[in-house]
Amino acid sequence: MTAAAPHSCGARRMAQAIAAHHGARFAGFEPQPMPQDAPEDDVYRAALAACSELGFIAIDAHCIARAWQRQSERQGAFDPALWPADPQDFGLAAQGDTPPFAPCPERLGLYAVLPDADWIGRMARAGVPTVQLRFKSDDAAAIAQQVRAAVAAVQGTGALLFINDHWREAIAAGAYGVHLGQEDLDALTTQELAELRASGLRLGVSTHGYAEMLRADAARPSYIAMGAVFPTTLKKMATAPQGVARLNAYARLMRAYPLVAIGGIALQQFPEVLASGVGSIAVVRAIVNAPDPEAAAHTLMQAMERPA
Ligand SMILES: Cc1ncc(COP(=O)(O)OP(=O)(O)O)c(N)n1
Ligand SMILES: Cc1ncsc1CCOP(=O)(O)O
Ligand SMILES: [Mg+2]
Repeated sequence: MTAAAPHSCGARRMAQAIAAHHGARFAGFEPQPMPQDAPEDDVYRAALAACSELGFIAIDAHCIARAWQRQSERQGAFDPALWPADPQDFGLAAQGDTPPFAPCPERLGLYAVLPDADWIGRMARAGVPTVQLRFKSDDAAAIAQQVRAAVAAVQGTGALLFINDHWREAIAAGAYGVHLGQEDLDALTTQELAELRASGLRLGVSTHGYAEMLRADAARPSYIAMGAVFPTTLKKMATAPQGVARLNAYARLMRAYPLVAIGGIALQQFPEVLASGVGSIAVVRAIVNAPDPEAAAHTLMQAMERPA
């Protein structure tokens, strides 16, 4: 251990034990500085130091450290081999009176994220089970028109249509659901979130690590998206590609939700991504940039069905 200072001698040994058990699996990330604001608890400080060294950003390292402390208290002993994955140790599934969003299928299958309503129609007719309109524009009239056209385009196809960002237009047009990022969620007032929930539309939420998964859980969404798993050129990401080892850990923790993996996923990566236990893989370029998008969608749908 180099970057982090776990405080006491006991905490230092515990941090080394965590790194010895999990260092190889989570290798490849830039070590992060040890956060200064750690409570005086040996397990917490050891896990915080080890996770910082393993490259988890401070807010995520704190989540894991807190969970490791709770796990140790619950079990009556510190176990460096046991990476926390019990929802109760993270304070999940304890949302009191918050009602859940309407449910969606556990396995959303191939999930095509598409730039306009024409693409939505094409992929829905090609049999893609889940599609998202990700129409980026400041033109309110164009947005409303695209959302309405996308809803019309999936009629009779069986495809489930999520609308990215534009939740009011999605409600007005009668879409199946809405996909929101963390910033989109933060921008909603409590009343607006309640209005969206009461509409009966499903809600999917983007997450990029532990802290964001806990934030998403507080809204009790219909599904949770996790990424970017691999590097993507489509969107500037605030966090490093998470890789499949972290995806595995995230999927274990969030197993109560339908899960979607996204970011830089092409046909070759489908087996290792599916092995994490997610029920859906979302792609943009693997379809939109393919020479024959319908054929690409069919190949990807077949890959979704193959046992990992
Ligand atoms: C399935 C799925 N996952 C993640 C995203 C990203 O959403 P968001 O964080 O809101 O970013 P933008 O797509 O709005 O740029 C997504 N669209 N779909
Ligand atoms: C919208 C989005 N959110 C996280 S990664 C991403 C883009 C995924 O695109 P691609 O599948 O082409 O990498
Ligand atoms: Mg968004």
